[in-house]
Amino acid sequence: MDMHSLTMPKEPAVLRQNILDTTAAILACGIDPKKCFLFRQSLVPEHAELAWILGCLTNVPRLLRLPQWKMKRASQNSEGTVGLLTYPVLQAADILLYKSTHVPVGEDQVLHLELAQDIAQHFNKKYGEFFPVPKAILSTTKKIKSLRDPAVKMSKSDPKKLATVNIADSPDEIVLKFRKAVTDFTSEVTYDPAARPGVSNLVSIHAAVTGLSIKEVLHQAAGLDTAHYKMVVAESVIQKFAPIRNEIKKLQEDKSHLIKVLEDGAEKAKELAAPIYQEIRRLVGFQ
Ligand SMILES: Nc1ncnc2c1ncn2[C@@H]1O[C@H](COP(=O)(O)OC(=O)[C@@H](N)Cc2c[nH]c3ccccc23)[C@@H](O)[C@H]1O
Repeated sequence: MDMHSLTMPKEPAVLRQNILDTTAAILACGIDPKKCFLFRQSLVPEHAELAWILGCLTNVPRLLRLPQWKMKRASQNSEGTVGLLTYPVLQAADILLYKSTHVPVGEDQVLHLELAQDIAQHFNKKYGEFFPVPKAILSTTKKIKSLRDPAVKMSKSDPKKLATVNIADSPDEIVLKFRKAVTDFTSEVTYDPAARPGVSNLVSIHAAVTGLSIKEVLHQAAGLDTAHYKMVVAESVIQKFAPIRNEIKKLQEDKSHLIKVLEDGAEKAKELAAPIYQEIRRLVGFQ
């Protein structure tokens, strides 16, 4: 999502490198470009073109109410750019351009998905039934919390260095982040997200990386105090990420392979998007 990424200011060289690193990370996690289309948003210009059409169906107050606008605008310490405000409309275009029916997202994206649903319905009402109304698919790990403040989500853009575990972090960094994770004054390990958000977040992460249920994980944690349990969770995260981290390093060495994956993906995405976008052009009266 390189176009979305531009809403937070970046040096061109940094963006260029981020694109390759993200591609390497996605591939290393097991996304198989033979089974899916992995591509760069800006290589399929229909995303931006559809976003314009959808933006003409979206009320400004609806966008001003979205929490992401309020939060990111505040963190940018500025009045906020047009790109940041209309970011969710571009996201709706990403979804609707392929007539998507289901979108796997975390809980933080549910409001953005509701906007995409409203836009699809608005379009259908104005121009005739065309877009399916997309549904969110939430995983069991729908909201991992910050390790520094379990009241907020873990986020890649969090300025607090110890709040977020990155997939390419070294084992030492992972241990440090979990050791410093904010919990509470009860030493027993229990799962109660409302009353004990910090320790419950550790339990969720443990379950996510081991593939065990919350009940199984709690069984394993029986008798441990939170300080020891933090190290158990850190170890399970290290185990899960180690092969991914190695694969990322390997993939990063072959820049031309990464570029080729993205270009091939864009070709396939364009084939899928072009006829749908042509039909949209006809429906709105461009043709
Ligand atoms: N702490 C967390 N716990 C659980 N899930 C989380 C957590 N943080 C992030 N996620 C989910 O990860 C995906 C990518 O997050 P992004 O913030 O990059 O996600 C974003 O910034 C989007 N605007 C990217 C995007 C662009 N176009 C789209 C079209 C459909 C879906 C998504 C997009 C998301 O599913 C997000 O919900």
